[in-house]
Amino acid sequence: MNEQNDKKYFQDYMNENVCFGCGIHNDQGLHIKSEWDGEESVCVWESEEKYHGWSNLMNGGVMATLIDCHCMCTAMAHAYKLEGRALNTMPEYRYATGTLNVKYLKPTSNNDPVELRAKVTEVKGKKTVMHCGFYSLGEKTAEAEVIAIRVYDSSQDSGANVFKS
Ligand SMILES: CCCCCCCCCCCCCCCC(=O)SCCNC(=O)CCNC(=O)[C@H](O)C(C)(C)COP(=O)(O)OP(=O)(O)OC[C@H]1O[C@@H](n2cnc3c(N)ncnc32)[C@H](O)[C@@H]1OP(=O)(O)O
Repeated sequence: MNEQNDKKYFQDYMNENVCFGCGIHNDQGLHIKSEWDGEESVCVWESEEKYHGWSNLMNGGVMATLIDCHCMCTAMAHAYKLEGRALNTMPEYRYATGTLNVKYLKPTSNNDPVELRAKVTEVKGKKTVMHCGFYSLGEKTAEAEVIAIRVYDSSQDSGANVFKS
């Protein structure tokens, strides 16, 4: 949680989340923070030297992880939004990646903040389809089509579910 101004991000409502990209309970994680900007969700993230691929360029797998986690958290937030309820309300929904298709357009600086902007393009049953743009220094350096599948719904919790924690 951001202690400076008490602002809360999607990830602050994902209790028990140890995910490498978006978990607030992973000491070694990337700790992305996502929020709404109108119909789009936005994530601004600053890299560290250890996440480079080529010297001074961001590693493509790290970029994919950022996109993946930003979009899974977006799918969750969007589902709550569709139901007209806040992120701290029940039931809890969680999403896993079904498909992540990243197109790398230009080299991405590892020394400057990046911005991810995702938009939901389709919701059908358990499936949420999103487009995500990845920007560095004002230029789009990657884009992705992402499909999230709802894998946990606390209102239908029957116990055995590998996605439960
Ligand atoms: C108490 C709570 C504590 C929680 C506290 C922690 C919170 C924690 C949050 C962590 C957030 C991590 C965010 C990081 C993101 C990952 O790292 S997730 C890890 C990587 N992904 C995986 O491991 C998923 C592995 N795959 C699977 O488990 C299953 O294949 C899936 C994806 C869940 C799909 O399950 P399924 O039963 O086959 O789905 P099914 O009902 O048949 O299909 C539903 C729809 O989805 C479509 N679909 C199925 N699979 C796919 C696919 N792969 N691609 C595209 N579409 C698909 C189907 O065609 C169908 O579409 P329609 O016919 O309705 O149009």
